[in-house]
Amino acid sequence: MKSSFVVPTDLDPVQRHPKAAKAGERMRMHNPMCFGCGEESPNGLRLEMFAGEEFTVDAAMRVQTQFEGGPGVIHGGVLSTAFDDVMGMVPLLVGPSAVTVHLEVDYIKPIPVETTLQFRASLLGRQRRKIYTEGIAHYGDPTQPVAVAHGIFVTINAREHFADHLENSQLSDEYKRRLSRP
Ligand SMILES: CCCCCCCCCCCCCCCC(=O)SCCNC(=O)CCNC(=O)[C@H](O)C(C)(C)COP(=O)(O)OP(=O)(O)OC[C@H]1O[C@@H](n2cnc3c(N)ncnc32)[C@H](O)[C@@H]1OP(=O)(O)O
Repeated sequence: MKSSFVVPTDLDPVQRHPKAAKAGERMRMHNPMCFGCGEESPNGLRLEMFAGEEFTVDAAMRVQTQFEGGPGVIHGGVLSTAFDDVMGMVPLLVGPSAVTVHLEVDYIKPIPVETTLQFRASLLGRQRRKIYTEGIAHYGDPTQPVAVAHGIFVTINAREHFADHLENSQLSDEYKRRLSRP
């Protein structure tokens, strides 16, 4: 498996954010309506994320039959979505929210439906607002990844970033009010 993803060498120092979840704790979902992890998303993946040691995040996903792409195997876009969401939680271990600017996935083996995929996302480094991450998925044997992803997330001021889009969200009015407060 070859990846052309490049992490700069002149990285900034990182520290775990004092308010970040501790190893083993479930991480707070960033948005209840998120397709990846939101508990209120009607048809979402509903991934549960757990903070790991150092700068890692773990999650599991049952590959449901409706996730099929090729006959009997997962759709690549569903897998990419799961990676995006699990890797998107890594920035929260070190600082403010961040959004994806770049995501690439290496698909190594077909992934049958009705298996349970285990994900681990890790911090590769931070440079200014850019957070470099890696995600690994396997089912069964952690030494045999079936897919590997790399992504760059850029930190944002969430209130400002989403201000013009809140009215389109399915979030409750109470939630929207909280988010739009200065
Ligand atoms: C209830 C709700 C609560 C809210 C809670 C918040 C939730 C928080 C979300 C968590 C969610 C997680 C899981 C889902 C994750 C998604 O799915 S996010 C959705 C998909 N992503 C997006 O929509 C992002 C769209 N892009 C943007 O809005 C803008 O590009 C950004 C991210 C605001 C950056 O724009 P900017 O502020 O003008 O910054 P810019 O100078 O362009 O870039 C900053 C740095 O990034 C670099 N960069 C930018 N783009 C790229 C690229 N494609 N490749 C490489 N480098 C890049 C720049 O070169 C620059 O680097 P340096 O100059 O520091 O070396």
